[in-house]
Amino acid sequence: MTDLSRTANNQRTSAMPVERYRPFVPVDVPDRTWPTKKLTTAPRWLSTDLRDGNQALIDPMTPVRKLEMFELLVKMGYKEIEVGFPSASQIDFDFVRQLIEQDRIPDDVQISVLTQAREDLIERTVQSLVGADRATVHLYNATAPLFQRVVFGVTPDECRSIATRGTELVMKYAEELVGALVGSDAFGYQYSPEIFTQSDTDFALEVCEAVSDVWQPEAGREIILNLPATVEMSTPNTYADQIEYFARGLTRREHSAISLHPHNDRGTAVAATELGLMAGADRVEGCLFGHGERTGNVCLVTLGMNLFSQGVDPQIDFSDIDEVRRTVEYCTSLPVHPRHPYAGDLVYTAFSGSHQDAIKKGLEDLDRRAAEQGVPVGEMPWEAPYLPIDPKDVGRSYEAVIRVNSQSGKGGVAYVLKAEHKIDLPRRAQIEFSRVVQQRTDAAGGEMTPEAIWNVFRAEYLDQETPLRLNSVHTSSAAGEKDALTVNVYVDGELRTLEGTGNGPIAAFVNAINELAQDWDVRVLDYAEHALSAGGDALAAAYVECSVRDQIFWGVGIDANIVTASLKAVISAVNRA
Ligand SMILES: CC(=O)SCCNC(=O)CCNC(=O)[C@H](O)C(C)(C)COP(=O)(O)OP(=O)(O)OC[C@H]1O[C@@H](n2cnc3c(N)ncnc32)[C@H](O)[C@@H]1OP(=O)(O)O
Ligand SMILES: CC(C)C(=O)C(=O)O
Ligand SMILES: [Mg+2]
Repeated sequence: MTDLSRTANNQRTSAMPVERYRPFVPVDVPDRTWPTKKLTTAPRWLSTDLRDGNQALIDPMTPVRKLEMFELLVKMGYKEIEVGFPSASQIDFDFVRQLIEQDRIPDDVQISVLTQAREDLIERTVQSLVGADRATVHLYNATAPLFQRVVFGVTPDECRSIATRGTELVMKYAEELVGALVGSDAFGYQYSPEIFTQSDTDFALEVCEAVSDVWQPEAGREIILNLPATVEMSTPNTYADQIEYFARGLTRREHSAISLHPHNDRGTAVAATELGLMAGADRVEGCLFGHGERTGNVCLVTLGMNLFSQGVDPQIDFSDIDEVRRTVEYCTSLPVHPRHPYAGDLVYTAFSGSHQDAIKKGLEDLDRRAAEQGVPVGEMPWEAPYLPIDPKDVGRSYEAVIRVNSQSGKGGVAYVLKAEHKIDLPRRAQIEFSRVVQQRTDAAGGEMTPEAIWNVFRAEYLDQETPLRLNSVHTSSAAGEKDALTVNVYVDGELRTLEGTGNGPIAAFVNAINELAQDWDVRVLDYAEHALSAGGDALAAAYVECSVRDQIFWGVGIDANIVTASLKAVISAVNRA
């Protein structure tokens, strides 16, 4: 029998106080339908970078930075933008006023503002919207038992009343202060049972129904019911179950937008959002690069790009992702992680040899198939090993895709030479040169830049001048005869004239060299050449695999004349030997 004991779990019980924690109890939805649903269209997006994102910054954004963030969001295509918590501070209030008074809100963009369900705050919040062409007021109160008991000291009935009374007050102050907007979609209303994930789902639904009873949604007067994972509590499927359960129980569904507002406490906000959308939600709130309270709001960049990578238009423009990243880093004073999906510095970069090899082959395959089909490579359906999207589609270039360090192999080194210098090394030459590079990276550690790789390549193959350096070449051949060759070569610095004949100029040259020094015993094993550039003054590269004193060496020659390039390649191999 097979002895499994060596593969069994031999981990030890940790010393952590695990007994202090209890598993999350999910809502029971045995006939859930979301697992088989597919995401085929973009949801409505709301960016809360200027509110949830901003309230969680070490240094909240200055008005100048807020404006820059707002303009970025508009440019990217967000049509719903939560611009602040106007009752929280004069800065937030003034920013909303600035947007309105300076007419900075495009006609198709709906700003929204958040408030607690407190009368003075509601009045101030609606006050901030005077003069707006369209806007949404977003009211919240926590519905979780812990918050009812500890934070508010209320019963469930009183908790529901906070929400309904708050809604009435929003309507009252809206009538009084921005009456012209009321009664149309220009004045939107959003309610959030904060801490939805820790609330009893039936109770959250009951409060939302009571709020809807007050607001009376109908055609042209929707209500947004936003169901926040204020704190992410469990695996993403439990959030999806809560959303499906809520959506099934909701009356007036056709006039209600179900919105998700996931935070990332367990690191699964993106997954929870995607499953929540499959479970029937219409709308998503989040922040660029996952800024926001504690571990952040769900990342809108990842969500949008995940759709894009499946052939679903996110309806948001990520085509210059570095510009988006730079602006957000400037506005928030927080760096984006180098491994952030889609936008991190390193996410389209392969260091390891087998990845580089596969990517190089994949890109060459795409180029070849595009040429065969006569279409630009940018129009080919994307398919490349290890790269879920084409970096060029988000404004990244291939130059940075493959970077070389001690983990790299021949594919990466060859890719850099080809991409940067059009040197297309034959396979065995790639193996030889990558060993040379590996010796350097092993010795020096760290990354080897394309410039450093080129310098090593030059020193190894192109710049060695002893014992041989080519000075001039003269060949002659007549039909049916062997090639005759006369070359002037510096041999250890002394100019000599060598003569040889053979089947072709390379063979003639090798014969001449073997005359010069018989113990070198030079033999040519393989040969390849290609043009390096087009046009009259084009350069050619020649690669020669030689046996010299029974050891194998590759040589490389570059010249405008292909015969001269080949002879230089032979000399390169001999000099390396
Ligand atoms: C999950 C979220 O992200 S929710 C959004 C959170 N964002 C923010 O809070 C940022 C902006 N907020 C602020 O700057 C401040 O809270 C202010 C200026 C709005 C209000 O400040 P203060 O009046 O000092 O009150 P404070 O913030 O301490 O609020 C606590 C009080 O509000 C009550 N409260 C809290 N949330 C709500 C709510 N949603 N609805 C009604 N009352 C609420 C609390 O029960 C507490 O009441 P108590 O003083 O009677 O015990
Ligand atoms: C105000 C609400 C929507 C919120 O930010 C949260 O619950 O996380
Ligand atoms: Mg939040």
